[in-house]
Amino acid sequence: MNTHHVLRVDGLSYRVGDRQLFDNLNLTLGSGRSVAVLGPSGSGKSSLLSLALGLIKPQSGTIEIDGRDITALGRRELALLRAESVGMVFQFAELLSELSPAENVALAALLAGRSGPELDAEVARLLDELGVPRSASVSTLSGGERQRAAVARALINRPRLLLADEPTGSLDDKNRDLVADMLFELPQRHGCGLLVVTHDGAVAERADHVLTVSGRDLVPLAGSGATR
Ligand SMILES: Nc1ncnc2c1ncn2[C@@H]1O[C@H](COP(=O)(O)OP(=O)(O)OP(=O)(O)O)[C@@H](O)[C@H]1O
Repeated sequence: MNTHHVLRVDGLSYRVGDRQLFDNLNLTLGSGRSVAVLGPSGSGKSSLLSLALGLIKPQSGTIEIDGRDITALGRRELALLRAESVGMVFQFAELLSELSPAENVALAALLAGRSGPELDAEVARLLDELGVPRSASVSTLSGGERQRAAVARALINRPRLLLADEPTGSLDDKNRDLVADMLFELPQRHGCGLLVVTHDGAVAERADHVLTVSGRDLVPLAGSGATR
């Protein structure tokens, strides 16, 4: 099947200080598909996400999001592409505690220039779908509910690409499983591509493809049957 690539990394080399983190790395991710990148602390997983967000620039190679090479974009174009096409979930939900879950989600849409009753309805639908109380104070939410609210915030602008950095890292095993199950259903349900970086093999194994950071490259996890 010739799926459209929402993320395509070609010949990426990235060096920080005197450390070469990646050398000629290649990665593709289609819409409706998921990839997990598994690696120990310090292997470069967060750097890979920062590269995909355009927050840092590689020394060479290209990073295409929805067909556009972000290494060639200026700051404003990049910010626009990020707002329109990329959703991000962090390890610690990073919600604004003064706002309700609904307000946290709506804020992401407001920043992308959207507003009005249709937005309110979409926020409510998304929070209901993900099982998050809409108007409770964020400070009263459980860890799992917070992460689900953070996922709703990442999805509200209907991103082509969803990135997640240790999205279950702050949860106990039960909530880890609930949030991971929900996360890996999203590519099919919402038609986006999902890239998760994690050190947790039990989370990574839910992905269509599991890659590990090996040396300066990504390789399919031995025994996972995954291919690039
Ligand atoms: N700006 C920087 N300056 C110097 N070293 C850096 C910088 N950014 C990252 N590094 C180094 O690059 C390596 C990879 O860091 P990165 O945060 O990407 O790893 P990680 O796999 O996400 O680790 P963790 O799971 O602990 O978050 C680490 O050794 C880190 O110290």
